[in-house]
Amino acid sequence: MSTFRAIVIEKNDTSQIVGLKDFSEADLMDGDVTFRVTHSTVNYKDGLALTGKAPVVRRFPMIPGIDGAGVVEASGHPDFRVGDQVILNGWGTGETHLGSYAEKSRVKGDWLVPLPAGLTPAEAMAIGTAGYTAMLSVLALEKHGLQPSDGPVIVTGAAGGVGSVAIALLAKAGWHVIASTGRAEEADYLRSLGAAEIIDRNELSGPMRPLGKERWIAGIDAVGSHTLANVLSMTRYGGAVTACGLAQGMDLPASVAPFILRGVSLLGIDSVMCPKPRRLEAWARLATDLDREKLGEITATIHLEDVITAGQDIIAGKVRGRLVVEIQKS
Ligand SMILES: CCC(=O)SCCNC(=O)CCNC(=O)[C@H](O)C(C)(C)COP(=O)(O)OP(=O)(O)OC[C@H]1O[C@@H](n2cnc3c(N)ncnc32)[C@H](O)[C@@H]1OP(=O)(O)O
Ligand SMILES: NC(=O)c1ccc[n+]([C@@H]2O[C@H](COP(=O)([O-])OP(=O)(O)OC[C@H]3O[C@@H](n4cnc5c(N)ncnc54)[C@H](O)[C@@H]3O)[C@@H](O)[C@H]2O)c1
Repeated sequence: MSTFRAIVIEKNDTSQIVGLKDFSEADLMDGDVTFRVTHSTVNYKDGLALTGKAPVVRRFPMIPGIDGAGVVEASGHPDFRVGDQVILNGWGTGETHLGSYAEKSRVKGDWLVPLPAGLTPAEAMAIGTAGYTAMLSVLALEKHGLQPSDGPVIVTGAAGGVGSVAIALLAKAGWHVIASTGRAEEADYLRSLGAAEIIDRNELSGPMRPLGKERWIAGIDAVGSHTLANVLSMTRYGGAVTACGLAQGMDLPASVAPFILRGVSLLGIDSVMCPKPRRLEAWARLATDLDREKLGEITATIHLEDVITAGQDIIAGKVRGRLVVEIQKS
């Protein structure tokens, strides 16, 4: 019987067990496209799944990995043919459907996006869900009508994956970017991405005042909890803040004051079930707007053997920028 290498999470009565093993092709789940996964990446959510820190995995055994890129091997879907290069983000892969830390994946063709022209599979995974979520966040601010001439934008969790890509995109578009980080040693890195100001995350991590001094017109928040509450309380009249993350916590100990006294908007961002037209828009913008040199600077490459440790590192806040997992040759 044919097998392929995969990271597999299994569960016993008390805990989960994660390992690299041979997985039977016969155990792949239903789908009309099978592709050779050449690259994946490690997002915060992958760290949650690999460590079991949050109940991300909803089926066992599970192959984690919410992002994959590769080459179609078999297709019953009208949009995809053998040899096409594709990318996959979310749709429950690594949660309810077998994910991409594997040499092979079978999914619904409707979930796949053609690799955008000008991007390599490795670059697409350097972007990954984190970068595509950063782009969804920028699009949400734009759709709200905000532009660089309106004032500064704050990015929290700045040295992480969402934060790093968001800074690069916003700076290129002409925004004055304020980066909030707990890693003072990454100041040069953040400036190289385009941050104009850097603030210590401690300024935002404690209990908030209902309204604070107005400091920015827009925000991209990957942190949640007190940090998001503080970002909202310091947002200028008519501004907007996107919320995509929970690195500090899933709670939101906030006040309604910014909403009812300053007309501030809180814009929720979901990458997992995001409809396909918006995904295509985000990927097209990433292919044109994201500086490849900066993308290279924020990216490190690892292999399938390193993924379990990388999952622990990202939850510990030790990963800077983005990690690409090189699984096999394109
Ligand atoms: C890339 C995207 C990201 O990085 S997001 C960050 C990673 N995600 C997480 O940390 C979420 C992990 N999940 C949790 O902590 C819990 O499921 C939370 C959301 C707190 C809810 O827990 P609890 O109150 O115990 O209820 P539950 O797990 O039974 O779920 C309640 C209903 O919600 C649903 N639900 C669960 N997870 C998801 C999800 N990821 N997307 C959409 N829906 C979800 C469950 O199916 C359940 O609904 P139903 O009752 O079955 O209709
Ligand atoms: N909504 C979505 O669809 C979606 C998509 C992608 C990511 N996310 C979420 O966005 C967040 C960032 O994801 P990522 O892949 O960029 O992760 P990451 O680990 O690369 O980045 C997280 C950043 O937050 C920082 N951080 C950790 N704890 C903190 C705290 N207590 N206070 C302030 N900062 C803290 C880390 O140092 C790191 O810089 C995660 O919570 C992830 O689940 C959500």
